[in-house]
Amino acid sequence: KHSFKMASVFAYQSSEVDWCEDNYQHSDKVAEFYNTVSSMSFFFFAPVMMYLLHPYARERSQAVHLIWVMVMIVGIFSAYYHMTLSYVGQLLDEIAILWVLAIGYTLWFPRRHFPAFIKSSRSHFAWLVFFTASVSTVMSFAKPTVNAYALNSVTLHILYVLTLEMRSCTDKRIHRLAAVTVGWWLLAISCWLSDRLLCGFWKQINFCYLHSFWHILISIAVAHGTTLFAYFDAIYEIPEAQPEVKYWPSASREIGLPYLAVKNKEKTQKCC
Ligand SMILES: CCCCCCCC/C=C\CCCCCCCC(=O)N[C@@H](CO)[C@H](O)/C=C/CCCCCCCCCCCCC
Ligand SMILES: [Ca+2]
Ligand SMILES: [Zn+2]
Repeated sequence: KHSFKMASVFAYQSSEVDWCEDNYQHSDKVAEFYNTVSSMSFFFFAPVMMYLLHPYARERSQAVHLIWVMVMIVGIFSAYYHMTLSYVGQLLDEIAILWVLAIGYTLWFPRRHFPAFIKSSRSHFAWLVFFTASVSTVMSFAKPTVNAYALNSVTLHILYVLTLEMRSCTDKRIHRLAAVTVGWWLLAISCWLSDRLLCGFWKQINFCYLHSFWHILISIAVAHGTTLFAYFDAIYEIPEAQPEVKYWPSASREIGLPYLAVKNKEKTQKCC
């Protein structure tokens, strides 16, 4: 009996949640084909961002790379989850997202908005985040269906912090980047909610792929959002590196993927 229970948490469709896409349309091993394939978008963006952020990570912290390694792990779990729609798949996906957020907060949450009792120690703040994420990890087993909503609510807090930062920022290009970031996120979250709540409608018109769009759109939004927070953080923490937002692949125009460029310290030292 016990071993049966162990097996069932891995079983196909043991998760309470089933996304709008029809199951087993392309293979009887893959429950949601398009949702599984589109999880690969995390695998496209993460290595590109890792490469582009190399100079920034060197100046600031190698933990910047950890974010993108974690995003790739999210990609693996997300693909596994949509392939199986299993309980374990769902929890792995959600818990991995929670810990990417935790690392993001530890790295980039602006010091001046730390809670008062933390003073301004980032390592104390890291402990607070670690504690909160650990408690949330344990709690996530209680009601897995609410986890995704809870994670999406964290984004609302990120948007709030972003608003605070934008108030004291006068750079027009950063304001534009913030608007573009929020735009991508709005598109992403509309797809996620619509897939969740209006599936009946999308089924009627035979278009139930919105969750796949979410995967791609949220990857883009995360790449933009991390650039913004990396920028604010660099302005406070490594101003001597002269942080500047650049775009890839077109360096001159403000289109494409944004990333944080920094001046190479050694180079500046040599020439001065
Ligand atoms: C001080 C702020 C620091 C910001 C750090 C941001 C670090 C990046 C964090 C997360 C990467 C998230 C990757 C999303 C994976 C989605 C996988 C997925 O589709 N899962 C679904 C099930 O298949 C599940 O239902 C989704 C749950 C909700 C996920 C919420 C993700 C939040 C993303 C945060 C985006 C920030 C963008 C900035 C917006 C202004
Ligand atoms: Ca489905
Ligand atoms: Zn998904």
